[in-house]
Amino acid sequence: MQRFTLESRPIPPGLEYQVSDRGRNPATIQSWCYQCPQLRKIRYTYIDAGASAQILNSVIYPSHNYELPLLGIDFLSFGQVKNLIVMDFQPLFQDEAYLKKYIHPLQTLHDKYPDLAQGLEMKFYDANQYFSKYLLFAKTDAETVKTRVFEAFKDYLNLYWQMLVQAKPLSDQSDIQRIVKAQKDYDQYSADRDPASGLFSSYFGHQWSERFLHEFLFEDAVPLVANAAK
Ligand SMILES: C=CC1=C(C)/C(=C/c2[nH]c(/C=C3N=C(/C=C4\NC(=O)C(C)=C4C=C)C(C)=C\3CCC(=O)O)c(CCC(=O)O)c2C)NC1=O
Repeated sequence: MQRFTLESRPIPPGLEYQVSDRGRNPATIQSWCYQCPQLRKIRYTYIDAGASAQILNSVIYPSHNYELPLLGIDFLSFGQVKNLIVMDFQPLFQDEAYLKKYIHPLQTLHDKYPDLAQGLEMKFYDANQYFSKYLLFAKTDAETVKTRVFEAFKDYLNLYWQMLVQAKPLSDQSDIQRIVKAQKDYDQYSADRDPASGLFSSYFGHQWSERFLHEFLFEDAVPLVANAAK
């Protein structure tokens, strides 16, 4: 808010807030979404299911005239014991030149948080697509969450702002179209593999979950059923 001229970006009716009483504890899911000239979609979702689950999920999409990675955040805590921390500059491309420019600057930060960079194996996603080798990915204890995660979050966010300030906007239409497609591909990939859809469904029902996934979280993805029908 201090750094950018943010305005609200609309969230489709019924998706910004939902309450569930299906689980062991009542659960709420709430989302916020903003935009500014440099960042076309800044979204945050908070799931509060009391002691059962505390989740913060966020993605920042740069405007299409910036080739910058997306900033992806997924902090999950289940039953106060299983704490999963994921934070990354999510690359749109994997070629050497791109990685050198946008991912290599992360290395110092990554090396500063060895306790959060555990090199865990991914089950849902392909670690070589839309993730960088300097992601923070850890299963950790509550103490580390309190003492280390907020520091790491601030560091990653600050570097992201710095990178954005230094970035040169694209002006060539074909370069911009390449970013449009890459961000859309990211939405498709993420919607197809989202590990949270089961969790959303169990709390808020299948129909609501599908809407949330395709009309808010990854709105530029085409639902699998629509793809299959083609
Ligand atoms: C509100 C939306 C939303 C929620 C609540 C969500 C939750 C979510 N993310 C998960 C894993 C994960 N989540 C991520 C990473 C990300 N995930 C992201 O949405 C982003 C932006 C990143 C990037 C940093 C990774 C890497 C895993 C582990 C998945 C794997 O093992 O393949 C899991 C599985 C946890 C488990 O192993 O039991 C859930 C339930 N994902 C969502 O999209």
